[in-house]
Amino acid sequence: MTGQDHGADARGHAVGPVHKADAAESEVDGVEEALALVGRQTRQEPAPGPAATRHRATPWPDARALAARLGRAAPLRSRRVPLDQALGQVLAEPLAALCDLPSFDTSAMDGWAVAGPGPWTIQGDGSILAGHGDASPLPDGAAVRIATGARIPPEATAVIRGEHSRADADRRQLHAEREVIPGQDIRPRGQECRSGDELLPAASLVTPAVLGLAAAAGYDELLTVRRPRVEVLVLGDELLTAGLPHDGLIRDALGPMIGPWLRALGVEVIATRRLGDDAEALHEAVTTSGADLLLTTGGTAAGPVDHVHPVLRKAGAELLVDGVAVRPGHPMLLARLAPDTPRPDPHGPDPHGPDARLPARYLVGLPGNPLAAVSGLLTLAEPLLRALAGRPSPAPYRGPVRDQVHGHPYDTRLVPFVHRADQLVPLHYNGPAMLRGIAAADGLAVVPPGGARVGVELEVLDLPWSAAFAGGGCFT
Ligand SMILES: Nc1nc2c(c(=O)[nH]1)N[C@H]1C(S)=C(S)[C@@H](COP(=O)(O)OP(=O)(O)OC[C@H]3O[C@@H](n4cnc5c(N)ncnc54)[C@H](O)[C@@H]3O)O[C@H]1N2
Ligand code: MOO
Repeated sequence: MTGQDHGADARGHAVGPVHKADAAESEVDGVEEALALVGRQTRQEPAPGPAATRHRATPWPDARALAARLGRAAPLRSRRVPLDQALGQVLAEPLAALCDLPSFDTSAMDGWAVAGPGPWTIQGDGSILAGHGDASPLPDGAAVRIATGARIPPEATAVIRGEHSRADADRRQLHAEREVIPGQDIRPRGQECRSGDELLPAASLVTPAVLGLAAAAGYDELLTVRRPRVEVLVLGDELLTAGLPHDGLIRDALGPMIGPWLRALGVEVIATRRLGDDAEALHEAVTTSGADLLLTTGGTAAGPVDHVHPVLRKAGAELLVDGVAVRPGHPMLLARLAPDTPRPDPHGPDPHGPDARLPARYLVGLPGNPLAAVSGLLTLAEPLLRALAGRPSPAPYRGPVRDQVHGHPYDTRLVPFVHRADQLVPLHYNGPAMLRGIAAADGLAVVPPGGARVGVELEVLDLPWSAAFAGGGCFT
């Protein structure tokens, strides 16, 4: 890293140091507001019968909104990175031009620079080439050869393309074969921008084109939002990392999937660690990790080795979401870890001084069933991480469903689908333990409680590698 963290705000606010008190206050505001929203929902009378266990479940849209608000409430951290390391990151400040573009009056064509009306007396034998700084003034009635990209000599009034001109046999005089309009084929200084003009707003994704623009406008480094750091903890003694399932053991499908999925969201994955069903190892990770977000898989339910709830209790964590009214994935959870948890920085001492705050740390618990884990990833982790990364949310969109989709009586369903002829085609193999549907899918369709008839417009959640995904981030 070549530079310093700043209190920059990639959401378009003034860039300046983030003061502890302000940051803490805004975090509390955001969190409390978001929790109040959830509280109103959860105070509703629980439905009788089998639904009685749903009293804790947060409605699916509220869970997503809460995760996003928590992320937005955390102060953004930014740092200067060389251009060749900025791809896929988000600008922490507007990209303002450091110079005029073009920075001098430039020839747009290979031909002749001329001064005044023709015919013109040809000056010298040579050409003014691109990259040559010294151009002496062109006297009225004179012409000089010029290359595309070369500086226009002072006093020149137009450029004539080589193919639109004719020189005398003795090459002393130049004649135009078409009307010459003053200023033609000259790119005037500042045509694209003036120094200081805003070329892109804060929070823009750094694409290859942005890198090109930044370089053209004079940048060697960009102030970007630091990627949120995530540590993935895969729980379960039954998981194999190679070979075929045997003797009740199965392959770990989440370890290979979650890290790359997070990277596609613009996240820095510190590590994917397999902890088995070891409650002590989980407690150790929860209390000592330097990540911004811990992501666990499995162990969220109430089985004999489901350690996530007891470990969070022991660690003094605050459960903000404990179950979501969504299928699959309803045991997913979101916790704020105790504020006094030690937070060693895995990259060494924080070079940004005591006033630089790490974002508040959270834990998202994904259920172990693989499609349920995807559901948790999209419901809680993605909105939180997107906001922590300073990335704008993609504009929601809907599409008509081609086939009837059965719904859960009370809960939202997330169903893998593919786009076909402007319709959403729900995929089979969408059970909580299955990945066959999602592996072929373009996204997840949001099916409201009660289901959807043919033609109903359903909200769509894109996958980070699908073409329609508005957040970018697949560059790394
Ligand atoms: N009595 C109840 N039991 C369960 C409930 C419930 O409400 N009451 N909910 C069920 C639902 S729904 C889900 S989802 C799961 C959530 O379970 P956990 O988060 O505790 O996950 P595990 O028990 O550890 O695993 C569940 C299932 O997933 C397999 N698994 C776990 N990790 C992986 C992995 N990395 N790769 C592939 N497969 C994995 C694991 O072997 C289990 O088959 O709880 C239900 N139970
Ligand atoms: O919600 Mo569980 O996630 O159905 O498998």
